[in-house]
Amino acid sequence: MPLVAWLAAIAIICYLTWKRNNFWNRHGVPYVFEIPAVGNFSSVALQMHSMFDYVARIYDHVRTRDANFFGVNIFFRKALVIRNPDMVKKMLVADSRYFINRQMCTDREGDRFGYYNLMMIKEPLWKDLRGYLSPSVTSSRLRRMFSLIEEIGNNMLAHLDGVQQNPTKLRETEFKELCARFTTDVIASTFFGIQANCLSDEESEFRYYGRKIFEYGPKRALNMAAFFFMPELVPYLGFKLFPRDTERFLKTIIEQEIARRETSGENRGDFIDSMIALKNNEATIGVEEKIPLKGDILVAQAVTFYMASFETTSSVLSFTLYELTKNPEIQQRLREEIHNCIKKYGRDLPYECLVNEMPYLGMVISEAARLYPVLPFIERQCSLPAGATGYKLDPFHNFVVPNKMPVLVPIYAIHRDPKYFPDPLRFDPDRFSKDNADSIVPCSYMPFGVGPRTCLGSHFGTLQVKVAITRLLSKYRILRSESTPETLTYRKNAFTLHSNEGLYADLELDELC
Ligand code: HEM
Repeated sequence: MPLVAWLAAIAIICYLTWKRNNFWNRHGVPYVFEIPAVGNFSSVALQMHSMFDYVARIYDHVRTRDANFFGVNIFFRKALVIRNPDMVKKMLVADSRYFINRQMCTDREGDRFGYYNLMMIKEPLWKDLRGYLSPSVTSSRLRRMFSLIEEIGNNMLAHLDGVQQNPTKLRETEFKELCARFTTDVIASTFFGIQANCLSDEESEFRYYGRKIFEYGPKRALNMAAFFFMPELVPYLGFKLFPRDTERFLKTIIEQEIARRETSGENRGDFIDSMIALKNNEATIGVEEKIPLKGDILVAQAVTFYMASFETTSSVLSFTLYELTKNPEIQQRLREEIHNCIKKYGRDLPYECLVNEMPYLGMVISEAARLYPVLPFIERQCSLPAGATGYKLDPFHNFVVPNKMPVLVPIYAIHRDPKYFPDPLRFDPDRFSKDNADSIVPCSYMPFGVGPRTCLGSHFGTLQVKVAITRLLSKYRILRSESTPETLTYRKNAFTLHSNEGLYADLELDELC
C-alpha cells in the first residue's frame, strides 16, 4: 500500500478514536480507553479474554472503579455499564418501561425462531408473549412437575450406580456433563412429555443437539458474538440464534408431539398442552399487527425454553456441587439438613419440604449463583416513546441516555465486588442466612436478572437444582478427587459461564436413612 494510503488510514483511525472518546469526555462520563477505532470488547472478540474476565477488568479499572457508571464502545456503538445498584434499581425496575427491550437482536425475516421468542422479542410483542407463557411455570405447575423431576433424580442415581468403582470403592464423576444430562432429561420430560434418556444413553439425540447450541467452535462463536457486537449486521450475515440442525430436530419432535396429542386427545397439563390451547384459542401477540401464536412461532417458544433452561440450570447445579466438593464442612451441614428431613418424611421428600423446610439448601444454591452467575451481564436497550429526547440520569449524573443506547449491568463483577460481598471469592452460604440476607444491598444480587424482564424459569430451575442435590447427597458423600481443579478459568469463547476444567469429584457411598 502506498505511504499516502497508510497515512490516510492512520488519520481516519485517529479521528474515529478521538471522536468516540471525545463523546464520553464531553459528557463527563468515565470510560476505559481501549484499542483505537475498534473500542472495548475487541479482546473478547479476538478471544484473548473471557467476557466475564474482561467485564470484571473494566469494572475494576482505575478510571471507573469509583464511578456510578461508565461508557464503553462496542465496536461502533456506545453503551453504558451501570455499577451502582441504586441506578440499576431506578433504570431497570422503577423506569423499566424505558429499558424493557434487550439490545441483542436477531433477524426478523430470516430467523423467525430466533426473533419471535421470549428472550429476544421486543415490545409491544414481549408483554403479550410473557403473559401467555408465564402460566407454564406457576407454583401449581411446578408442584405437578415435581414427581417427574424426582423420577429423573432417581435416573441420575441409577446412572451413578453404574459408574465403575475404583479399588478404594469410589466412583469418579464429572459434574458438568452429569448435570447437563440431568437438566436436559428434566426439560424434555416436564415440558414436552418426552423421554430424552440422556442419563442412560450417551448418544441421546437431545444431548447431542443441546450440546451443539452451546458448543462454540469458531463459526458458532462468531455467529453468537454478532448478536451482541453487531446486531445491525446480523440480517446481512444470515446468522441464526439456534444451529439449523438443532432447530430442525426440535421442530420435528415438538410438532410430532403436538400432532400426537391432538389425535389421541391426551392432556398432561404441561407446556405442550398450553401451546395447543394457545393455538386453538387463536391467541395473538401485538397491538397494531396481530401475530398469531401458531406454526413456527409456537414451536420457537418451546425451542427457547429448551435453550434457556438446561444450560443455565446445569451451570448452577454443577458449580454448587463443585463448591460442596471443596468445602466438606458445608457439605456436612447440608447433609444433616437433608438427613433431618428424611427422618421426618422418608426418602421421598415432598415438594413443600424442598421449597419451605430446607433453608440451608437454599442458602448454598444462592451462594453458588452469586459466585458463578450464568451470564457476565444482563443487558437492555434504552427504548423511549416517539418524540422523547433522552433518558435523564438524575440524580446520579447530568448525562442524558440517547434512545437505543445499550445498557449493561455487570452482574458477575458486582457479585464479586467486596463492597457488596466482603471476601467475595470465599464460598459462604451464611451470607444468605435469615439474619444476613436483609443486609444485602438491593440490586447487588441478580443471578436471575432484574425487573419485569427477569428470568421466567427461576423457580423451576432452582427446584431442579434442589431435587438433584438432595438425591445425590442422600446417597453419596462427595470427595475431592485427584482431578478436582483447585481454581477455575473460564472459556473465552462462551457467553455463559463455562470452566475450562472438568469439575471432577469422587463419590463415596454413604446412604442417609
Ligand atoms: C438456575 C437456572 C437459571 C438461571 C441462573 C437463569 C438466569 C437467567 C438470566 C440472568 C436471565 C436474564 C434476565 C434479565 O435480563 O434480567 C434469564 C432470562 C430468561 N430465562 Fe432463565 N435462568 C435459569 C433457568 C431458567 C429456566 C429453567 C427457564 C425455563 C423454564 C428459563 C427461562 C428464561 C427465559 C424465558 C428468560 C427470558 C425472559 C424474558 O425476557 O422475559 N430460565 N434467565
